[in-house]
Amino acid sequence: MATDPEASPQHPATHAWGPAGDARRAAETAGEAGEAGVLARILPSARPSAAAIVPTGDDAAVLAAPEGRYVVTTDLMVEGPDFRRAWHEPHDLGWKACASNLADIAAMGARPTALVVALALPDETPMPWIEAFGAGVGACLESLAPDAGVVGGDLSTAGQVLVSVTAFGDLEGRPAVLRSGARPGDVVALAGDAGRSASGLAALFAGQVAGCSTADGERVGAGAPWPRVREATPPIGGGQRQAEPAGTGAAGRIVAERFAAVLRAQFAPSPPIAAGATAAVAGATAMMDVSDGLLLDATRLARASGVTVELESAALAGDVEWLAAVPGPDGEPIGASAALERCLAGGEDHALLATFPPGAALPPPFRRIGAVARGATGADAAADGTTSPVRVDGVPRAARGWDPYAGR
Ligand SMILES: Nc1ncnc2c1ncn2[C@@H]1O[C@H](COP(=O)(O)OP(=O)(O)OP(=O)(O)O)[C@@H](O)[C@H]1O
Ligand SMILES: Cc1ncc(C[n+]2csc(CCOP(=O)(O)O)c2C)c(N)n1
Ligand SMILES: [Mg+2]
Repeated sequence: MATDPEASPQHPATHAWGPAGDARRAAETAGEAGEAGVLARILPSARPSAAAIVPTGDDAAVLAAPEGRYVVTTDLMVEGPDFRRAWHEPHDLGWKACASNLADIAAMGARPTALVVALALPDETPMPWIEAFGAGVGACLESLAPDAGVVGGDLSTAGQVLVSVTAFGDLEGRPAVLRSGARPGDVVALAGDAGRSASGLAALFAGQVAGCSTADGERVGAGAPWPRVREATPPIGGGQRQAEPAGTGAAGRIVAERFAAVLRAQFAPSPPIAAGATAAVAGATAMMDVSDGLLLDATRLARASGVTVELESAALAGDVEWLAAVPGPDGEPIGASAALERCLAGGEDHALLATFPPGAALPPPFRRIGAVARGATGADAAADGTTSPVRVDGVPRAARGWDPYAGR
């Protein structure tokens, strides 16, 4: 029988994954609770989807697809290469798994409607960890896609945590915005941040974050200890895991704020999901989310469209200036040149990269970062034979960014 979402207590605003409440319940693990027990504890907090005709609880959900098409995407996050349970709080992890999928739906110009959430968990996973994960999914939906909800999922057991989220979206009658639609003369625009999440990740690997340090940043994957159970729900993105003391006075405050912001970007990114549909309405010719880095993802868009993407570093000056004050491993600001590299090659901010026809008014929060030019003709190839379809200030740039198999 389908569960009645109306009867369920919905997405509590805060959620403790610590020893708050009954100590016995808090100490319970997935192995002790069993599948039915885990479901009984996480389903009540699953945000219902307005598009669900049959919600979670049956063999499959039934979703409305009002116009005969729907958008679907999936994203797998594996403990080790994609996150560490010693770094990423469960609430943040649920948020991030949700946000990265919503960004792919938004990047098609669609409005997210529903998620399917599959989890593989070690038997010794504390129940409050699982509940906090579910609450993170709900909090992300509430903040970034309030119409969307969870319509199903699956549970299994594994030696490490695996999170697989599938998301659905509604094009509301519009054509989808593909990667392949950019035309010479179009404006290149970005909505969202660049380089922030990668800066948070760099700080984690460098051991700059109290409570997250793994000495020299050695890989901690399967078998990592569950982090200490916390007293209260940490705020999204960082929680009690803070920067090392960053000095005093106004300058120190800015450094501390920026440090907290880059960690927040890594732990719980907030891409501008509604901007995807807005961009489509405003006539975006091509769009994608920047998951692996601006250079790499712009290369994909340029290749799909058969064009050259000309990025202007001056248009990224605001992002670079903001990021330049973030402290590196020596405690000193990383500076403008490292900041520009992070803006160009850093992944996981899930900003929306889009192209618009010349003269189109860019819908906020999109801002111009460059222009589309003709594709390489052969005469454009550099002396060494490289023919990158992405240039920064006129210089062809290699497609730097995240590759899961290269681990960078
Ligand atoms: N195992 C697979 N089988 C079929 N298609 C796949 C598979 N893995 C990836 N794809 C497809 O390849 C394309 C590129 O995938 P990729 O994960 O790089 O980008 P993406 O879907 O935009 O995700 P993200 O934004 O999270 O990086 C997508 O269209 C994706 O659906
Ligand atoms: C522990 C740890 N190591 C490395 C990373 C970096 N990382 C993982 S996935 C990804 C890009 C998006 O992936 P996809 O394209 O599969 O959605 C990046 C940049 C991380 N977050 N945590
Ligand atoms: Mg994508």
